[in-house]
Amino acid sequence: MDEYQKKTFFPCLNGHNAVICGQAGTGKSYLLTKIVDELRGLGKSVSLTSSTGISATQLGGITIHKWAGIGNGRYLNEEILHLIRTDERYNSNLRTIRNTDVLAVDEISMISTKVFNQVEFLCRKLRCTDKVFGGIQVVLCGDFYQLSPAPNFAFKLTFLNMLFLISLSIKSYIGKQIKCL
Ligand SMILES: Nc1ncnc2c1ncn2[C@@H]1O[C@H](COP(=O)(O)OP(=O)(O)OP(=O)(O)O)[C@@H](O)[C@H]1O
Repeated sequence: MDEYQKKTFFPCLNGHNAVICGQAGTGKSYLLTKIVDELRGLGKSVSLTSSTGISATQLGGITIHKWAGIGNGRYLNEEILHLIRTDERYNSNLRTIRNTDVLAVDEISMISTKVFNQVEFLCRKLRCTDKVFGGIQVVLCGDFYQLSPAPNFAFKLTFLNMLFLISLSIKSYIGKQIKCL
């Protein structure tokens, strides 16, 4: 790992939430998988997800939609919460959300605010706590300056202010710390 990657690698091992930013090819996904591998080696239950199927497959993970059980996102928050709590088809989602220590999400800039909010809401409610993401450590990764990110993309969320996040600004992003962090 280079010095920029190490700046986020070690805090993540110590339980910090993080946003890994950087342009294409700067090693964000590489770093994310290193963090995931290391945390798993430490005995943590780590979920590796991405916003798209292709990216998730490349990483050896699943989509964030599948992980949370939100499918194509057609349900309202309370509807999907009720389903996951009561419908046995969602048992594995319920178990996973309750047992996850760390949630890693790649290509975060392509996730809509609605989806991101819904995942956060479900984690909080299903883990029965007021903590953001239900207290799950989150490591987010993406290129927030790329062209045409999803509308209202997740990074604009005001509640990110409530998270204690560190940001890795890989290479060309050095000095461009994201304000809400
Ligand atoms: N520290 C490293 N040591 C060896 N190879 C690395 C390292 N960091 C990145 N790479 C390699 O550089 C290439 C680009 O890295 P990666 O795919 O992680 O970039 P990225 O920022 O996620 O790109 P994109 O935004 O396009 O998804 C990959 O082949 C990866 O294996």
